[in-house]
Amino acid sequence: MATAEQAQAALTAVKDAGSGRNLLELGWIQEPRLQGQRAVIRLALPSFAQSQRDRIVAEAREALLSLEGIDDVQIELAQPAAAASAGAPIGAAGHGPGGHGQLPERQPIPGVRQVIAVSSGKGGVGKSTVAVNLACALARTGLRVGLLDADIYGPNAPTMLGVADRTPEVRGEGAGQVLVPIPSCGIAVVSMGLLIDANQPVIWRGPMLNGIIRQFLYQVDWGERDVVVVDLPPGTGDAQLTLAQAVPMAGVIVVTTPQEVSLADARRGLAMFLQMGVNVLGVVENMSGFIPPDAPEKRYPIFGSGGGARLAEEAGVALLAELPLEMPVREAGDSGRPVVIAEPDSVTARAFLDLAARIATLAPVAA
Ligand SMILES: Nc1ncnc2c1ncn2[C@@H]1O[C@H](COP(=O)(O)OP(=O)(O)OP(=O)(O)O)[C@@H](O)[C@H]1O
Repeated sequence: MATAEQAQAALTAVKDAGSGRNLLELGWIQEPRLQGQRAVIRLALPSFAQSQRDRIVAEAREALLSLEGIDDVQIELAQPAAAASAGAPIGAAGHGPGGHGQLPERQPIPGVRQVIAVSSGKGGVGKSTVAVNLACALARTGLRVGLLDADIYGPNAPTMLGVADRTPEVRGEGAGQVLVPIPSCGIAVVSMGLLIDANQPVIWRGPMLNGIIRQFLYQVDWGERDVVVVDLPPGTGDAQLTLAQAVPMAGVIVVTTPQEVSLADARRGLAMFLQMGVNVLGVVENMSGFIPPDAPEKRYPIFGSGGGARLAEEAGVALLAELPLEMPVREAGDSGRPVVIAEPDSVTARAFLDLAARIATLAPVAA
């Protein structure tokens, strides 16, 4: 006779088509109960995943019927909701703040008008560089900007903004405690890099990471912000899911280099956001062409060319910018003064300012 553990193990084969993650882990299937020869599960799919319902029901049924001694499967369907249960612990869908079987709505951050996330499929393509410079460029247009560095595994924003040695103040008592962002280059910054020893590797389990990101969203004294830019870790993991499920966003920017390996991963990330009902503002191609310092009129397409445009066209989204590979960008990043501040007349800084103007139109933050 099958046990509840075996039923749970069988259900791990049922996956979300977008993220590839299993539904127990996502909290979309509640832990199965076995009642004699019958297995009972509760399915709580967020509205963006309703199109997968028939397949999921069929696969869950098949997985459970394959167990010894089970000849009946009962699947209870919870009411669809606008967003999935971001705050619920793994495997506890249906018990979030929305009540039994109800998944909570995405919660805006008090005082914050817009949230824009910067993502990439692959690491090292310049996602943090784009997030930091975009935030500074938006601030230069007069907006009140926050930067949430949610790249928990490799938080680079504090170094790029010259605040790596600062420790944020904590205000308030008990459950009302809030973290006070560090000001730098005209923006308010929060990062795991400000809370941990930079030399310690960070090994987070999914549920912990979920909680940390939610704390960064809601337990930070953001004050009044026209926009908070979120620097996500690369890939399609817990941080992306948590953010997409927790907070309403103006949209996501997908950063890629023109290289095929970077594009393939970016394509996956982009598809995941679209499938989750998150608006994709467009693609930023970084490292488009190398500008040699001794021949600034030249461009060398070290990583190929045209990849960002292809990706944008395939997905039906805008190509927002093509940023060159330029020494001042790397130097500025290492020195703690982003290129839009340190070298505002450089080709890349001007491209960032154009990008910020474009983003301000696409996501009208000053509305
Ligand atoms: N356009 C550019 N020109 C020159 N150097 C760049 C450019 N974009 C990024 N870099 C440099 O490349 C390195 C990686 O950039 P960055 O940290 O922004 O990438 P990432 O995608 O955020 O990486 P991770 O996956 O670690 O989060 C940094 O040293 C940065 O200064």
